[in-house]
Amino acid sequence: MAKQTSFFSSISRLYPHVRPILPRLVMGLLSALLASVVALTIPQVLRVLVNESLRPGGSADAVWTASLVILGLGVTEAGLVALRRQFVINPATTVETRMRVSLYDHLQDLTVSFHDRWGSGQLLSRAMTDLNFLRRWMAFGAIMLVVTTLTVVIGVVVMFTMSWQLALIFLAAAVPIMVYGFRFRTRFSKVARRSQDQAGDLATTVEESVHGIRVLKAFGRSREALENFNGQAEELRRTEIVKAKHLATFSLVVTLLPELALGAGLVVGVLLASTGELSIGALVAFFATAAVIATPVEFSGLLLAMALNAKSVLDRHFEVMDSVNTITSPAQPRRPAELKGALSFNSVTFAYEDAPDKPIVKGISLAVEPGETMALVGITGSGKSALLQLVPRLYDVTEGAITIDGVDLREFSVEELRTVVAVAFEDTTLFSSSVRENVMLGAPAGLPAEEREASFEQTLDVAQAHFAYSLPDGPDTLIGEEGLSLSGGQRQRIALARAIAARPRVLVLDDPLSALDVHTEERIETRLREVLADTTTLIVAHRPSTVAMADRVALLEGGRITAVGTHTELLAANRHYRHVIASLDPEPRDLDSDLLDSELSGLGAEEVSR
Ligand SMILES: Nc1ncnc2c1ncn2[C@@H]1O[C@H](COP(=O)(O)OP(=O)(O)OP(=O)(O)O)[C@@H](O)[C@H]1O
Repeated sequence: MAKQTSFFSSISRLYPHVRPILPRLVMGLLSALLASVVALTIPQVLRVLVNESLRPGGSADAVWTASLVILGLGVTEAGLVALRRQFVINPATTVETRMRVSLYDHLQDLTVSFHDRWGSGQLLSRAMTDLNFLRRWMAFGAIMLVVTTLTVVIGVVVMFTMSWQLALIFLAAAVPIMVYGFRFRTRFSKVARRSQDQAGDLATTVEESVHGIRVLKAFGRSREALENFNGQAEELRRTEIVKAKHLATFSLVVTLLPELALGAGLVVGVLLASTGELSIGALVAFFATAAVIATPVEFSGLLLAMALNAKSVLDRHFEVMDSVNTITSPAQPRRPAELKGALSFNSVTFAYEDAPDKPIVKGISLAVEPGETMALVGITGSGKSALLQLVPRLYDVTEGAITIDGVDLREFSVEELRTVVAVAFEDTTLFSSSVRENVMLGAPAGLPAEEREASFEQTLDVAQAHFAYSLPDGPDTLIGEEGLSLSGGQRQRIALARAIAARPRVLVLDDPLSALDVHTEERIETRLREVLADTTTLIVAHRPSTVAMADRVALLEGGRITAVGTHTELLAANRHYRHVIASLDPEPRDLDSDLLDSELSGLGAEEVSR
């Protein structure tokens, strides 16, 4: 998954995001740089102060002046550090938010195939922890890395002007630091990336177990889930320790070598001072300068580690941002002269990206007339859902074409296609908002309020979702994360209502009534026929009652359509069809809908909401 890129090519990709705030970042950098220059000036004043106080007959005024200048410089340095923070914090937060929004936007845009491949925790950690770290790096790490490097360079030059012999000793200590720094960079980059990926996997596990908490509890698997989580958390802990060890060793090297140089320098410095080659003031100033640059050198390990972390954060970010959405609108979208809803599959073959050699749908040709209800029947795994998902272009066909009123789906603008086609799946997803907002999610925009309300009421009626009025706040009741407080049958009816409210020309229903009892299903189908008389409907059916209500039925076997006809015709003529129908579920799978509807009216608000 991870592509190798150089440090600078990764970091340079931040530039378009940083460009708008560049002036403030530069101001922040200048403030920090100025603070360092001020810090480096202090030893020079110190030199005057020492030399003047040691000089026989030296003036007390000069000593006082030098002391006051040192105090003033100290205050200025503190002020400049505060100014740096002032300049960078706000813009860095802006960049973080913008990058987060563009990531979210891109995730919405990316194909279902992409989301099939990526764990939700990996995306979550990229959107949250990674970008949070990047902000801290922009506001502090990056600036301080530049300032530190410049401070050290300027400091070494100043040291050379004072005593080239002593400066050489310090420069000699820099060579092993640089060599070790190079090795540190390679090792730390790898482990930093590993820890970020492991944190993403851990987030996926948390997300999955919170999502599947009922299953885990019901099957008594909480302990196994905990052990699995513990294993992953332990793995991350080990990686973090490896990371910390690398950093600790590097920090030791960058602290120890300058200290050794300092000791050696002190001996040589005292010798030089005793021979009169170096004044005492210059000696003091030299070591004060060495002390000023010692702090940035000690921090260089941490700053380098932050930079390497930032690099892998950016690599991870752009892995997602570089993934292209292959399901896009053409440059010149087409639409049918008149939208009737004739749906036609022409030699359609489809294979998932991760199994390109194993087509799930094979050479299917099928024409569904405008307003017709076509049921898809087949044993489990025969490709019914796969076929349906091609209609709203959740996936694109691998070969052949699907048309609506003669226009290839790929010629429509994607936005328009998804107003023409609406879907409801067996596995419903509801959002954390009110029933009303969930239902009206796909409704045509710009409807006048009254018409919108009428459409909402009619939709609830068609989907037999009257229970919404009995909820504590009626249809404005918040239905919680993924509507968990609703029963399976209720959730399905909300999802069906959402598809109907979109007023589509083509309605694609992937067994959305499976959790309902036969009577409710029958009522829904009757109402659907009345209200959506002109709507072409393609429905996966798992019950004879659903099949019987369709105008025609297409039989799928191993990804191919082997027969098309009315239910009666196929029953009479096709053995496999009889076999499939006999194996379909004749009984309601879940009687909760009727029971709950009647119970709800008599229940209090608390019982309903949980
Ligand atoms: N993302 C995927 N990558 C590869 N294969 C997949 C993917 N999703 C589904 N499949 C496979 O595609 C095949 C057809 O699945 P599909 O859900 O279309 O069958 P179905 O007829 O709707 O079954 P059911 O009646 O049980 O819902 C199955 O073998 C399934 O394992």
